Amino acid sequence: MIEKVLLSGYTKNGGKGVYSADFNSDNGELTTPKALVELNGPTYIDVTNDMKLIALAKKDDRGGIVVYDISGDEPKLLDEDYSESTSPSYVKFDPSRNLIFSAYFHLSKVKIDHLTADGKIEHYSEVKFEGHGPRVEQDQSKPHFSALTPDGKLIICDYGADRIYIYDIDNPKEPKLMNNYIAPSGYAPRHLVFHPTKPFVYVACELSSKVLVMQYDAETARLTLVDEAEAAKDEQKNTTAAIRISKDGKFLYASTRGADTITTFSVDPNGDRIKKLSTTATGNGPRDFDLDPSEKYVIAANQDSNDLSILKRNPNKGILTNLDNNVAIPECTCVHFI
Ligand SMILES: O=C1O[C@H](COP(=O)(O)O)[C@@H](O)[C@H](O)[C@H]1O
Repeated sequence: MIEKVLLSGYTKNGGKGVYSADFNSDNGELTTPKALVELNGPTYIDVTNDMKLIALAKKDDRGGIVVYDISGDEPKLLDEDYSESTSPSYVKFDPSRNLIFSAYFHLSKVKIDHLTADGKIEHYSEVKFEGHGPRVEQDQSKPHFSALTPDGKLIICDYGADRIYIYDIDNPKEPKLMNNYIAPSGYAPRHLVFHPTKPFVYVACELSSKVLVMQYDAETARLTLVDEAEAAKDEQKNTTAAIRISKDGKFLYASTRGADTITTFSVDPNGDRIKKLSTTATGNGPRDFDLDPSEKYVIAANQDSNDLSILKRNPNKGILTNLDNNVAIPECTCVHFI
C-alpha cells in the first residue's frame, strides 16, 4: 500500500519547506522527499480533509500561517496571514468547526482562526498566558501545543509555565477557561495525546523527559495525575519531544532528543498506567515522528542528522526496530501522513 507523507521543518540550512514522499507500507520503503511548497520555516503543518495544507511560516521579519490547496498537480496559495512578529510553533485544524489553532511559543498566546470554504483565514480570537517556570528555558509562558480534547474543547500545553489549559470553545470567538492544570515544576509539558477510547491523556514533558498520565473528566475538564514514567533520563541534554499512541490504545511512544531515542510504553487496558518496554535509537534530534496509517512502521524526523529514520513496528508487542535505511532530508521537524 502506498501512503502519502508530508514532511516539513526549518529552512536555515538547506531545508526548502514542505516536502512530500510516498511510503510503501508493504516493504517500508520511502521515496526521496520532493519539495512541494517552498516556505520559510514551516516547522509544523496540518492538512484538511479536502487537501488544504495549513502551515506555520515566516516572511521577512513577520510570522503566521498560510493555506495552500494541494489537491491538484500544483499547490495553489489560498491565503496567508503574516500579521505577527514571529511564527507560531504548532498548528492544528479542527475539521468539525473549520478552526485553526496556532500556538505562539514565543508570544505567550494561542490564536483561533476560522478557515472559510475557499481557504481564507478569518481571525476569531486569541488567549494570552502569563507565568514562568524554574528552568532557564522557562523564562515566560511558552504555549507549545494546541489541539482538541475528545469532546471538542481546546487544550493547550504551556511549556514555559508548567500548565495545561482547557477552554470551552462552543463560541470560538469567546473561549472560556474551564481548567488550568499545574504540572510538576520544571517539567515543561510540550505535546500530548489522548487515549483512543478511555478518558486518559499522556503528556510528553520536554525538560524532565517524563511522560505524565492524566485522567480527563469531560464534565469539568479536570485533569488528575494518575501515573508518570521516564521517556529518558532527566539530564540536561535530553529533551522529550513528540508523543503518539497506537489506534488500539495498547502502546504509547515518546521521542527524546539528546538521548536520540523513541521509547515504547505498554498501556494498561484501563488506560491509567504505562510501563516502559524498550527504547529504540533514531538519528540525531528526533523532534517528531508518526506511525504510518497501517501502523506497521514509524517514521522519525531527525532534525539534527538531517534525515528520517524508518522503524518497523511489531503490532502485537509494540516494539520498534530501526531498519537503518535512513532517508536524507534537511532540518525536518514534522511528519504528517495524509
Ligand atoms: O521543541 C522546541 O520548540 C521550541 C519552539 O520552536 P520554534 O522553532 O518555534 O522556536 C524551540 O525553541 C525549542 O528549542 C525546541 O526544543
